Amino acid sequence: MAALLTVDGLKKRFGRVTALDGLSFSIDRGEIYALIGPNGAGKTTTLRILSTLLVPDEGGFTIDGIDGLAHPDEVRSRISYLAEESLAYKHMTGESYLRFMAGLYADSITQEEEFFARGCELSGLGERLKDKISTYSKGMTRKLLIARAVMMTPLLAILDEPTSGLDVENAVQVRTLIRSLTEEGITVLLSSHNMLEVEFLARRVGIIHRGRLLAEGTPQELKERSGAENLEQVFMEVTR
Ligand SMILES: Nc1ncnc2c1ncn2[C@@H]1O[C@H](COP(=O)(O)OP(=O)(O)OP(=O)(O)O)[C@@H](O)[C@H]1O
Repeated sequence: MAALLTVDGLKKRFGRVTALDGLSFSIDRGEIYALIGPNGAGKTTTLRILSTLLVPDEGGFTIDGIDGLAHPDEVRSRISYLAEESLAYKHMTGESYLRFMAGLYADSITQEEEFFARGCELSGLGERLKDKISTYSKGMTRKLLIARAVMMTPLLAILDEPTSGLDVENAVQVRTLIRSLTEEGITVLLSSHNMLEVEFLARRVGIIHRGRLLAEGTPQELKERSGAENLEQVFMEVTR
């Protein structure tokens, strides 16, 4: 299977802090790949670079064969990014927000309608879409933002901690939605601190620590390799 994303030797420093120290990995088409690692490991920095929001000091990446540093616009049209602390336009209704975003990404009125209809359905918010986002719970806002991120069926959805801060019911709904994306040919790169979630969602996992990839494999392979019962144990051992 040809890789959709290849990441090659990314390095990034912020002043004296080395956030990424030669990070390389690749993601196959159609898979869900989870980046896990302790706080400050470099996950968000990686996702921001791949989303073309940040430029690395060294290294590079390709998405769908396109050089992300040389052609950021072409990469942008193939991806969507859900930031960890995304705040939607709170004064808008959910509906007007999705319509506004659909308009930004669509090439025609017909496509705008398609994106909008899909966004409304994916959000699962029903009649509440007519209410202002400022009245939404954290879970509702998150679902709206994820629907916005995937309504245009990107080749790659980059989701930074998609279920962080959600209660069990909302988290389950969001995970089910993420899993269904691969059936539509969307490849997913996500970061998470929830090992149960990672085992449920990810075909492969990359463990990152101090800006380097320390281990990679399917959850099963990682557990077998370190003789661990679960990913949490693998994580503790690898990052010790
Ligand atoms: N804009 C910035 N300015 C200065 N330092 C930064 C900046 N962004 C990230 N860093 C530093 O780079 C390192 C990696 O941060 P990053 O946010 O990528 O980690 P993370 O793995 O996403 O962490 P968390 O799990 O806590 O979200 C940290 O030491 C962080 O403080």
